Amino acid sequence: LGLVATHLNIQAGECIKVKGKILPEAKGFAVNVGKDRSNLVLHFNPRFDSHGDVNVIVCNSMEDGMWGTEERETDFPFQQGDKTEICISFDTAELTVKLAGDKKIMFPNRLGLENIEYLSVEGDFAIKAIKFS
Ligand SMILES: C=CCO[C@@H]1O[C@H](CO)[C@@H](O[C@@H]2O[C@H](CO)[C@H](O)[C@H](OCc3cn(Cc4cccc(/C=C/CN=C(N)N)c4)nn3)[C@H]2O)[C@H](O)[C@H]1NC(C)=O
Repeated sequence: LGLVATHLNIQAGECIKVKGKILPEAKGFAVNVGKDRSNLVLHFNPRFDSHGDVNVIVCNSMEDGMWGTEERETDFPFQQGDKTEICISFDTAELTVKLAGDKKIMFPNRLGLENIEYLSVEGDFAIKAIKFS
């Protein structure tokens, strides 16, 4: 699987920063935040070449184990082999994902979560640091 952190208590307005290196032959990676593994307020999934997607960021939510409706972003600020930093913050309405090059992706807080307890990082990504601020 990958890193899993539970029993967090991240409040609205706080940031989750994930720093690391994308593997050279990466097919994709994912950063998931939410209540637990079956209730994700955001599944953030950059795809270099997977599920038929090339250089697309797929975002989705999951409620009681059921995926929601995907949102796709083709402005793709990731390179295989590069270091990168992803900062996720949220309020009860939406999440903001800050990426390299001052890029920002917004995603609705479909679960209306008031705090984030769960974080997981999966796939072709070598974590260097996780910071909650
Ligand atoms: C067109 C046909 C029907 O429509 C497709 O239907 C698929 C199934 O629902 C969706 O796909 C699903 O989309 C979901 C979001 O919505 C999740 O991402 C899910 O993955 C869950 C998942 C996470 N994880 C861990 C993980 C995450 C990232 C990388 C790796 C490993 C990399 C290995 N590295 C190698 N090999 N080098 C592992 N595993 N599974 C994915 O299967 C497609 O998007 C969707 N495509 C479109 C265009 O609509």
